[in-house]
Amino acid sequence: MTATKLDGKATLAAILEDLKMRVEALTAAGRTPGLGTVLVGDDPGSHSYVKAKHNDCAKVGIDSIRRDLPADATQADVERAIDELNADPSCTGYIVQLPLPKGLDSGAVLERIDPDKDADGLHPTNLGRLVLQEPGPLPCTPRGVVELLRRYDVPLNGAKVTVLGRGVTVGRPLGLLLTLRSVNATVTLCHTGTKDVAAELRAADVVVAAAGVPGLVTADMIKPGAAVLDVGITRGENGLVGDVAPEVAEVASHLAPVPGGVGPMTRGMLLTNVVERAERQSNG
Ligand SMILES: Nc1nc(=O)c2c([nH]1)NC[C@@H]1CN(c3ccc(C(=O)N[C@@H](CCC(=O)O)C(=O)O)cc3)C=[N+]21
Repeated sequence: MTATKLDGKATLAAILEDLKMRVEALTAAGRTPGLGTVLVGDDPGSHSYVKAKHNDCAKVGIDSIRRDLPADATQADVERAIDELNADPSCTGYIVQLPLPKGLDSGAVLERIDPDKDADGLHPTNLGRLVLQEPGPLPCTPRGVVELLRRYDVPLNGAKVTVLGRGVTVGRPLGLLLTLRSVNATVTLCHTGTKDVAAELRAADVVVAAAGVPGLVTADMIKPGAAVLDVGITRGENGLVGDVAPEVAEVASHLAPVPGGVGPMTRGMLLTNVVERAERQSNG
């Protein structure tokens, strides 16, 4: 492997160390942050993510508020949990773990979250703020991608970035984030309608793969020396598999692998959002 590993696990540990001090200061002021999670159903993947998030909270001193609902919960049940978290002063910020079981309207659920408690940055108001370049909580995975590149000094100003996938949690908001004046990348967003994905990837200085198709990105599609971040997660028989084939490490300058790359950064940015919410709420 020639590529430098973009080590999200080690970076998460550093982020948690930093957050611990900020949480201590908030706690000293009587304002311990609290992260809420709403988890519906019994998908094992969702359970393990939510568990990891609460473990991270324990490490930095953030209070955990869990609302676990059964798989047959109704829209009204989920909305009641949202209303309770909106009203709960101990809950600084919270997330509704996605995807929700079939039959539930996730758009209506996300819209019901108090935008000031939106730890995921996925409320329409906060996505609108991102479009308008106004301050607000940023979506965790896109923020994690940009933060990981920043910490490894991979330049984004003027860089050509090709993003594979236009999903609401990764591709679409990542395109918006990368094109903020403060980041200043030039973005190509590829999707199922893209004519020649390989050509778009080959032109890129930075590739972010968030398609959810195992092994989709191969070494011949990568410009030698480009940075590659794998955000695809598919649960296979032998554990997690990303969108990026392993041999990409031979041509890329930097590689964020699955696991150990962007996934842990997503958790780091979630907790960062919660601490920032608490700091803002303290400052009135
Ligand atoms: N409202 C909402 N917000 C989310 O942020 C959200 C969500 N719903 N639904 C599902 C996706 C997925 N996601 C991940 C978080 C951490 C890892 C992570 O930490 N992965 C580790 C290990 C994972 C493992 O071993 O299972 C790694 O890549 O090294 C992965 C994926 C957040 N998501």
